[in-house]
Amino acid sequence: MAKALTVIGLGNMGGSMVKGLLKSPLKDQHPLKVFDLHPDIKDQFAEMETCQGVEDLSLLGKDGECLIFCVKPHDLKSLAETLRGKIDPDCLVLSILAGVRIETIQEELDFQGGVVRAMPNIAATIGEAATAMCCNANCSKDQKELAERVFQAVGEAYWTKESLMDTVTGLSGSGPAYIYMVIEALTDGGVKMGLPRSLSQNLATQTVLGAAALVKHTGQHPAILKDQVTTPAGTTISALHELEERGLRSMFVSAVEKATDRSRFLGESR
Ligand SMILES: NC(=O)C1=CN([C@@H]2O[C@H](COP(=O)(O)OP(=O)(O)OC[C@H]3O[C@@H](n4cnc5c(N)ncnc54)[C@H](OP(=O)(O)O)[C@@H]3O)[C@@H](O)[C@H]2O)C=CC1
Ligand SMILES: O=C(O)[C@@H]1CCC=N1
Repeated sequence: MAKALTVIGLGNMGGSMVKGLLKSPLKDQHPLKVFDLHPDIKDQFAEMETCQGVEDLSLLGKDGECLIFCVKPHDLKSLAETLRGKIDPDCLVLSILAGVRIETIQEELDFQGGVVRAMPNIAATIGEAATAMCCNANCSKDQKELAERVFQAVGEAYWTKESLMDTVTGLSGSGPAYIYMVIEALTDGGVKMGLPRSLSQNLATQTVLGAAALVKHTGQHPAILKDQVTTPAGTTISALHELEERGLRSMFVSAVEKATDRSRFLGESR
């Protein structure tokens, strides 16, 4: 029998993972189960109709299933209390909790089986997440493959070492929020200069999407693509001068640094 995937915590990110998984072929290969402290939350998502709602957490962790932890970092303790010592060693625990180290998860659960720590992002909802993951030495080849398939079902997934996971969190885990601010600000700029808001937002959104797609499609350094937009004595260079003067690059570098530090703090303050 195919191993069940059970998403625990159906908030912003757990909900995003479930929606993304339900749109992927994985939903036909593995039973998808869900659990949240608020069982009603499942009913708010029409697309979760086909998922089995779990009523008793302590019955989980059997038959080699994969438990996907999507609760807030400070809720791990209470979740782990219920599951402590009850997860069969052939199960896979997959955690997306910011900052929380594999060692902590093992200790809290008293679990010596396979653990994968992953950091996806909210674009999992539409299969466009960027995920990095790492695992403990107890993870089997099959379990690593399963984790890969879960995150590839909701976007792109890369293996890395655990020491880089806080930085991944600061870059791509939190990153969608930075880009939403950029889209919102560009839209406001258009509105300030006279565009109707809906047209301005559509143009701003497609500009971000198109620019990102071009970097990905060509594989070129963004600076080369930037130079292609920048006509001598044209409009773009005037804007770039303003952005440089106001420290845009430095702001983004610092944003990633601050979020990385915060992720480290979340891991240490347990
Ligand atoms: N939001 C994002 O974009 C991303 C978040 N993450 C990580 O995902 C995790 C969840 O974040 P997010 O979705 O934003 O948080 P949310 O608060 O939106 O969702 C967490 C959900 O889990 C519920 N919950 C709390 N304790 C338990 C429990 N013991 N058993 C089952 N459900 C429980 C919460 O209920 P209640 O509201 O009552 O607490 C809530 O419904 C975090 O650890 C975060 O670091 C990772 C990548 C991106
Ligand atoms: O803000 C947070 O802590 C979570 C982790 C990455 C994105 N959201």
